[in-house]
Parts: sequence; C-alpha cells; structure tokens
Amino acid sequence: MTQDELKALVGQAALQYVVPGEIVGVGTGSTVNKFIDALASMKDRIKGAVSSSVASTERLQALGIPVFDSNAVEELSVYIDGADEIDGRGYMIKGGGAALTREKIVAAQSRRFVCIADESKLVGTLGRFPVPVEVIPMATQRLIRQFAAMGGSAQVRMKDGKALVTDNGQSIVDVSGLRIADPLAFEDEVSQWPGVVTVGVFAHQKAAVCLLGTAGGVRTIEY
Ligand SMILES: O=C(CO)[C@H](O)[C@H](O)COP(=O)(O)O
Repeated sequence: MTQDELKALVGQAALQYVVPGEIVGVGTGSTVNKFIDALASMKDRIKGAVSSSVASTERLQALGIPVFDSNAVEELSVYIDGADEIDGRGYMIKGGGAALTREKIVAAQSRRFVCIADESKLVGTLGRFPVPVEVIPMATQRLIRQFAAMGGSAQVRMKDGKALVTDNGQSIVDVSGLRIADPLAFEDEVSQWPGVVTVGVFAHQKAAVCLLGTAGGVRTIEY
C-alpha cells in the first residue's frame, strides 16, 4: 500500500470515534484531509466541527460540514488529528503543516485525542523530525540562539522566498538535532521562553489513541 492509501485507511477508520449528534474537533494535514473527506459521509449525523486551521475549515465547509468557533464550544468529546512523529507513550511532534497553535488549542478543549498516522510516523524517541515552533517574529534570532545552546539547529521556515506566515500571523522555526527523551519537560521549558507562541511537542495534549496505518491494516494503539 502507498503512504497515501495508508492515510486514507486511517482517515476512514477514525469515523468510529466521531460521536453522532456532537461537534468533532478536526486537525490539519494530508491525513486529516482523508478524514474530512470520509466525514462528509456522516455529515447529516453530526452537528459540525471545530477546526484547527483555515485550510481544514475551507475543506470542511466545501463539503457542507458546519464549522463552529472554538469559543462557542465548551468541550469536545474527541479531536482527530495527524502527527509528524508519535512515540510509544502517545507523545507527538506536530506542526509540519504550520497549524500547531490552533491544533493544541482544540486538542486542549477535547477529552480524547485520536491520532491518525501511517506507520512511518511511529518512533522510539521524538526528534528525528525537526520540531516546529511558532514564534513571534521579533524573537526569532534570540530563540534560534537558545535552541543552539541546547544542541539544536533552528531555521526559519520559508515559503515563496519569505518567512512563512501562520494563520495567526506569526513565524515558524524548525529545530533539528534534538533528541527529546522527556517530552513533558521539553514542552514545559520551551513554552516559557519569551517569544514562543507554541512548541510543536504535544506532551500535555498527548494522544489517547493512535490509529496506525500499516501494510497489514489499521493497528489501534491505546495509551
Ligand atoms: O501537525 C500537523 C499540521 O500542523 C499535521 O498533523 C502533521 O504535519 C502531519 O501531517 P500529514 O498528515 O500531512 O503527514
């Protein structure tokens, strides 16, 4: 099976976690796009979605799925999103699609995070994938130096020759060369640095379940 087929497989499998009659939290990315397409088949049985990005909002609305502001909803039963890496404890690196801040917000208002990923995303220790960090642009260079002091190499994410601008009007730095043995401590530390909006390590908002697409089918891992 191709990676795209594995993504479609887990996108479809995630429907079983959607609670009829409720609003579902929806992440961002190519795997989530498969989930959104599958969700259209049950759009008359759900109230709608809270979305984590402009891109997902546009896709949901194009399929006729109502999108609610996160402030209009107190708590969601379930949040479904992909990951760039997930480890054996459900800790993740996210933000490859630059949507990490809104993803963390919607994950935080959800009781259960269901991660959908193809098997290439499963790792022993987080850090092979460069950690995305959303930052206030005026702090970028100082933060790059702070990451260097902890052994990382941070680069501003570019798009069309300019620093990428997130849905929130900020920048992203991608930090490579880190081995994140203690994701909770890493998230706590970096989140406190002035100028950091969101660090793309999801330890406090970790996955409760991972639907992993493998050649043998969907493997369900509960944490
Ligand atoms: O965190 C994300 C976006 O900010 C995505 O969930 C992550 O990048 C995985 O994306 P894909 O499903 O395209 O591999």
